[in-house]
Amino acid sequence: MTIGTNVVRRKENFVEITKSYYQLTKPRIIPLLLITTAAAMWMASGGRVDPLKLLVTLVGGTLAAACAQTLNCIYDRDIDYDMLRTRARPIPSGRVQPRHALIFAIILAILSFSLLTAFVNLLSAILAMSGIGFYMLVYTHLLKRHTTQNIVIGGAAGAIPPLVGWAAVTGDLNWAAWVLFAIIFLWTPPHFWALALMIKDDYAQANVPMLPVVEGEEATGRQIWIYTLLVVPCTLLLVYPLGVAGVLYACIAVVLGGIFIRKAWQLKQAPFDKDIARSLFKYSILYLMLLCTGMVVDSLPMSDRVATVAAENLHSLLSLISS
Ligand code: HEM
Ligand SMILES: CC(C)=CCC/C(C)=C/CC/C(C)=C/COP(=O)(O)OP(=O)(O)O
Repeated sequence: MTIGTNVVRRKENFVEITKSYYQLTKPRIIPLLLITTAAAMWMASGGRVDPLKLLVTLVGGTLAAACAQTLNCIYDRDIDYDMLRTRARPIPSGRVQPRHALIFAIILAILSFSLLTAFVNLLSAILAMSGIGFYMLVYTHLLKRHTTQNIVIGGAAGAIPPLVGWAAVTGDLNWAAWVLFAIIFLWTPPHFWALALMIKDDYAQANVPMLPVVEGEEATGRQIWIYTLLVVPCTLLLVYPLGVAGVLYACIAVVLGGIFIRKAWQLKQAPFDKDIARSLFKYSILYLMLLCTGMVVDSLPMSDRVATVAAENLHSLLSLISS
């Protein structure tokens, strides 16, 4: 074997290892977590967010979320092996040793805590660490394998990122921050149960008591419907009584919420239809993304003018979106 071949092999190995550690962090979920953090920062600062603080908070948040996901991959390696969707993950497929993953997770946590403490504030750092703790201890360890309410209570972990964002700007948490928390908290059941309806058999095979496995499709459809009916009015609390968002955000929240409710209703009527479940799951992601974008746009100084134009064209906007 030539020296050249050795160098190429080593390079390929390095790329493979890097890819495996990247996959441990479940990177596809992190951008939306960051969008909720950024939206909270924008709202908390009244549209005048410090770009450097935004960047550092998002990097700190990314490191914390990556740590949480890596720890989850270590803890859940047995059930990840049992499920088709997760079998190829780095630990069940044998590409990363659990103890190496643990070292990686510890490094991520230390980096996140240090960065947030040094350049943002202690409260945001503590909140990020509590997100990791809650996700691991409450969701992954205590609830995931034991109750159908796992993602309802455990979902609180995913609702912590906007608290991190709010705390990063103001140094404390007020009612608006807790409403942002409540929005993600109530959004999680429709988001996840729609997916769980699609991959129910996988969860059944791994003995994970997700709602569709234990109580069936109809009960899940009803629960999704209830949480969707709760989340939409909750998004409007930011407008009234809190007054931290304006007319433009209200219009966006009503339109997006109306579509969310319509899709949840369709699923309630046909809970066995996997296409409708898929459509709701995908929409849940788009919904949160656009709602957060709405919060950002609304907080910008020119939003009053945009609100007037939007109100004038609301009717054509509605027919465009629903077509
Ligand atoms: C306990 C709460 C939650 C559970 C159990 C859950 C579960 C899941 C699962 C199992 C997937 C499929 C992932 C895959 O196969 O790769 C998924 C996808 C996704 N989740 Fe969640 N989720 C939760 C909360 C959240 C939160 C809070 C966010 C962000 C705010 C989020 C954002 C996403 C996104 C963006 C995807 C799509 C990833 C892709 O493009 O494949 N999830 N979720
Ligand atoms: C501030 C901070 C760091 C908060 C933590 C936020 C966080 C990591 C939320 C993750 C939510 C999520 C995608 C859960 C899926 O877990 P699962 O184990 O059910 O998914 P799986 O079946 O794909 O393994």
